[in-house]
Amino acid sequence: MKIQMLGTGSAFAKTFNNNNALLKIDGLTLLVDCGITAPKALHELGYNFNDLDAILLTHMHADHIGGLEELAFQMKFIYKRKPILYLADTLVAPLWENSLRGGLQQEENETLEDFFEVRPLSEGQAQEILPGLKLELIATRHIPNKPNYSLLFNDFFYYSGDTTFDPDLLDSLVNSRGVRVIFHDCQLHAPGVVHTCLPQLLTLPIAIQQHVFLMHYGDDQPDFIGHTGQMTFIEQHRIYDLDDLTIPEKGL
Ligand SMILES: O=c1ccn([C@@H]2O[C@@H]3COP(=O)(O)O[C@H]3[C@H]2O)c(=O)[nH]1
Ligand SMILES: [Zn+2]
Ligand SMILES: [Zn+2]
Repeated sequence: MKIQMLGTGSAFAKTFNNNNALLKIDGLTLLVDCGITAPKALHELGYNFNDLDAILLTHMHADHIGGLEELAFQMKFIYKRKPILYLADTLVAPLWENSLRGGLQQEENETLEDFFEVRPLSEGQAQEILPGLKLELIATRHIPNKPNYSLLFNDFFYYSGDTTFDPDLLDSLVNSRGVRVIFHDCQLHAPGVVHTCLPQLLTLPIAIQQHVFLMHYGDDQPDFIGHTGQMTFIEQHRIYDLDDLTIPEKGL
């Protein structure tokens, strides 16, 4: 299984694209989140929307769903097929009613299902979403009272999405569930009110930090290279083999 980040930036970053990913397994491609910058980022990497085998969403912010209107229109009018859309059951109604309906709906009775093959997921119930790719949604805290999810793929790869700091969850993932690779959002400056901030991540035990790769960071990320403990910044557009991601040895 390989991953290529379309972007590794925070919602307000301008030198990095939105934090969206391509997960590739056995020739199939899953788009994880589709933010405002995703259409252009896909194009720049040589992809079109028809190259995607499915789309998976973590939550409703524009840096994670803002590219879906263009994707839906291109799939309908250019490629003439409905893309598979995985999302938590709690997100289905808000995605249509509070976000996409305003732009996509042209006939009064049109719904999300007219544009996507919608596949709702239940939190905590792992299922195979593409051949060889198992996903479990883990509910995490981001914005109070709004549904938000982290992703656990094939029992070993944890993708935090946007989340506040949850060291107990990270401990249980690594020490009880055998997670080997953690892609974690990383707001570079404290306080981490709706995100996890770097000073919080630096309090993790070294044995956990060694599994952590940092994403969703701000434009001043270059200032922090070498100041992330045992954790490593993920670079956008670089392809990482998740089955063989060496844990970097760093001096303490
Ligand atoms: O209560 C709030 C809600 C939002 N925000 C900002 O808006 C951004 C929306 O996208 P994001 O979730 O990647 O990051 C969020 C933050 O940068 C915030 O600072 N406090
Ligand atoms: Zn975000
Ligand atoms: Zn968010």
